Amino acid sequence: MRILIDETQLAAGVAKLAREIDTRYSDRPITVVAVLTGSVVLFADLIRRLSMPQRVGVIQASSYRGGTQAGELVIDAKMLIDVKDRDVLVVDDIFDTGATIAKLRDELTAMGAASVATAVLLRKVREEQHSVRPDFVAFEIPDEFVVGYGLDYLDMYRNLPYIAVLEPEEIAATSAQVG
Ligand SMILES: O=P(O)(O)OC[C@H]1O[C@H](OP(=O)(O)OP(=O)(O)O)[C@H](O)[C@@H]1O
Ligand code: HPA
Repeated sequence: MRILIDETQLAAGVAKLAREIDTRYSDRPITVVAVLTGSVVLFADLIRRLSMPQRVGVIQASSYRGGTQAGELVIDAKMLIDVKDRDVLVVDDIFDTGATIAKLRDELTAMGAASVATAVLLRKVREEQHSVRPDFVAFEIPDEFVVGYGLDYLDMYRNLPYIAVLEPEEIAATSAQVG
């Protein structure tokens, strides 16, 4: 595994993200929504650094079941708190194809949110990507499959305290072990 962003760099990136979000909203209350499952580690670190009053909710979005390529995107909002007329900030770990963020923006807008902004730890720089862009990004990364700090392969590696590139042979070995 090749470490791409270490713990110290991650802490600095999350602090930068929080400063930018604080600057944007100032003291305005927001409803901050974690995109399950990948955002949980970032979310816990980020919300404790934000200064405005916050309501906290969760929504599930899943499309990489069992692989490194996106499949059908399924959104489950059963556990989400009311977002009508609220300023919503969606927090996710990574913007890859952008499909997840694009669909969540549309769905939360359709639910009557007053505004929807999006914050991600990582934005992959790749050819094919949704034109909708996240409002806040901590790091841009190359087009490689990464794990750690919430990001998984087959639900493994979310606990790693850094972001690492999972090499093709490690992807194969993990599949053989847990797949
Ligand atoms: O920009 P995209 O190509 O849509 O990819 C980004 C999404 O993919 C991952 O979720 P995943 O579907 O793997 O579910 P998980 O959070 O449960 O791991 C990640 O957490 C983002 O939500
Ligand atoms: O690079 C990635 N790693 C883990 N999960 C992901 N979901 C989209 N891209 C990625």
